[in-house]
Amino acid sequence: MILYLFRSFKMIYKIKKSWLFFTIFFRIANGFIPLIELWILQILINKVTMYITGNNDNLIIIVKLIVFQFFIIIVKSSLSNYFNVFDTKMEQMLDYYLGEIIMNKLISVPYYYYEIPSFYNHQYRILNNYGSRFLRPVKNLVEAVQNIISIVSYISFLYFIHWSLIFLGVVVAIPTLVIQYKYGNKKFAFHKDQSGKLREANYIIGLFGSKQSTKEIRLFKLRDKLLQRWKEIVLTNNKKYIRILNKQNRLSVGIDAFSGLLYALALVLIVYVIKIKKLSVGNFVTTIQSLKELQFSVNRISFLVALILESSLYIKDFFEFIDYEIDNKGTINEKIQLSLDNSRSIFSKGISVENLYYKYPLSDTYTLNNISFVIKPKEKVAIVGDNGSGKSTLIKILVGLYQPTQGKIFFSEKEIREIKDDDLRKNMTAIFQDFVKFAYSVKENIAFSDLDNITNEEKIKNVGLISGVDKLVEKLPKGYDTNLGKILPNSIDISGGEWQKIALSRALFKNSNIIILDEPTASLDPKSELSIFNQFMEIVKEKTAIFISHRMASARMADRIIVMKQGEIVEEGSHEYLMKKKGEYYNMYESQASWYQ
Ligand SMILES: Nc1ncnc2c1ncn2[C@@H]1O[C@H](COP(=O)(O)OP(=O)(O)OP(=O)(O)O)[C@@H](O)[C@H]1O
Repeated sequence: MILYLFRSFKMIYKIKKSWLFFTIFFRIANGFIPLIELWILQILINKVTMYITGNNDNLIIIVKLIVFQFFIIIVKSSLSNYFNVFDTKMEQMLDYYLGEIIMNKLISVPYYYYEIPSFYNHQYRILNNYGSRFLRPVKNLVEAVQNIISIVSYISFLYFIHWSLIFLGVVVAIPTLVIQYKYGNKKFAFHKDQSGKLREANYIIGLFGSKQSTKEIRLFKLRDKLLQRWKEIVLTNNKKYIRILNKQNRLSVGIDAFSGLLYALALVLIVYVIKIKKLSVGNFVTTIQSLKELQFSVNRISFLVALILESSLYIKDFFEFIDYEIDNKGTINEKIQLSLDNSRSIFSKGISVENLYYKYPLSDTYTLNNISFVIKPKEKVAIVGDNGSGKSTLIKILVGLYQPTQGKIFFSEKEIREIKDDDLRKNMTAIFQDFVKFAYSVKENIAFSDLDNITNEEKIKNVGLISGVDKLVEKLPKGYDTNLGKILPNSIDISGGEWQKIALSRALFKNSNIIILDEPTASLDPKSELSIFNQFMEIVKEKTAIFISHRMASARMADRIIVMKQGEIVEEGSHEYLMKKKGEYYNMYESQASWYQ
């Protein structure tokens, strides 16, 4: 835990050295102020007593002391306000810096992490106020040092009055430390335990707030059901947390009573000592004040130590997230990265899949079983099959998102595990059925597949012409620059089929050797589908194309059709061959034939 704390300090130092220096220097300097105040108070009381009893009539010194006290109030207030802004600035910087680290991490963990609910819980936990959580231990530590300085001064002052006062002032810290530490741990465990539930509550809020889901919630009258679920989670969570707080607070009241008892004992002792030693009223007041301050500071330190230990649990959680493995195939190492032409050569001899098996994490059964096939360069291959037969999973493995559980995939002679993701994707493009609808312009939605060409308007328009996006763009107020979706102001929402044409354009925009389309035309009307497919076949003449389709009229255009069933390849061959075979493909084709007659 201490190691993680040290790592967080190093990180803060790296981001802004000056904050660390200033915060240590000024907060420690700030620690001397109560002592100076106490010292002035003592002189003031003695001077005032002398003035009242007629032993001294010098009012100037009293006024000077009052002015000095006023000056200290101003210094204290300025320092605390300055620290507020300074700390907020630092928190903002940390949020920014750590936010970037988290986003980089999210994009570089192996893709299969997104199959694991505990990964989402972890994300949810660390995304909450990480900046302030990072600064807290540093601030707490400095404040603890600041308190130690005050404690040393109070102890040396009280020692001259009576040594036992020190004991009475210090002993109160032990129960505070034990209880705060215990409850710090309990709160963290609660926080960790509840992150899954709270994520569900947030998910429900998201369902209510999203245009897409709210329509079904309204239509199916799901409001009460989902609201009830949300209420249960939130209320149970609140109740459990308050139960922990109540227990902690009851114990805190016990600690306060204990320190009150010690204080009363000390008062008796002070009165006795003052009488024996014949000390002044000023001494009496400052002794009581010192004792109070000592108790407070000692208590505060144990509270701060417990807080530091508690914060370190959150910081450890953060670093455990940051330490997740990264997809090492995706590591960018400029020196050995292949050039575009060299990476093209990976695809020059086609793709060969050998005895491929795949099992999803947390799943007991294999989704893909003993899959083997070869795709020659420039070949057009359609993959067809029932829902859930494993088509999309196979595609995700081919583009390197999932690693095969067993078996091998070769691009030319290179096994997929030896190829960097960057090289693999440089010359391969894929659009999935759940493609992203970016809330940006049409232009960006198309050119996001090849950012180097994002300003190439001509290329964007050419692609738009093929996919039919040009017709949509004519209707849009700012043409290709119109923002789509509902996030940005002045955006326009478009139909499912129009979105699909845009996604298809994105795939076509990238100049890649291999193009993979997972149900690219599912939302298109049959006329658009056939026309787009005809043009698509023309454009990809010089490329290798793999596409999944439930429409047999599209599939038949491929050179070869792979038929999948329950994670296995059951048939393979040209349309003519499979029709003659009168097997699975024949049945699927025949059942759809009437659509096209
Ligand atoms: N993330 C996942 N975790 C566990 N199992 C999954 C996951 N995704 C898919 N599966 C399972 O793997 C099987 C194959 O799914 P896949 O999406 O590859 O099928 P598909 O052939 O593309 O189906 P469709 O035609 O409906 O798109 C399904 O039975 C599904 O339940």
